[in-house]
Amino acid sequence: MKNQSFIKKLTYAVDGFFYAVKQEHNMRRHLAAALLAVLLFAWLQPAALWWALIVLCIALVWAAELINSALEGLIDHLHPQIHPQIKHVKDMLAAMVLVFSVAAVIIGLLALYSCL
Ligand SMILES: Nc1ncnc2c1ncn2[C@@H]1O[C@H](COP(=O)(O)OP(=O)(O)OP(=O)(O)O)[C@@H](O)[C@H]1O
Repeated sequence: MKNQSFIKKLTYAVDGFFYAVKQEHNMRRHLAAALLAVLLFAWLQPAALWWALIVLCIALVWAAELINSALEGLIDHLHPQIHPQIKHVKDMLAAMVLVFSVAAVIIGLLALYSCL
């Protein structure tokens, strides 16, 4: 599986993204929220720096959700039983997504304020 072409590796990454969108309803929620934000800011036309921050926020929330989904999937595969430590690990993964989402909402509101 080593030394495969860049195109092949890109295909794996795109497959991973669409698998997460298909399997995870939270990923679809983040996708819908990002689409709404892009449409709103395309209409409001904030400065280029705000666009950079908005794109960064969208990428960070998606990346956090992908990490969360990948690790949850791995954990459930390796240890399907209920365990208090797994609860803590999954809760911390959920907290990671929450931290990025709250930051994204705050930056979105500031970008909105900058357009007024
Ligand atoms: N094996 C387990 N042992 C203990 N607690 C668990 C276990 N699996 C899940 N939990 C608890 O349930 C919560 C939700 O876990 P789940 O795997 O359903 O994640 P989710 O991403 O919220 O689910 P979904 O994406 O299906 O809505 C976790 O944050 C954790 O508190």
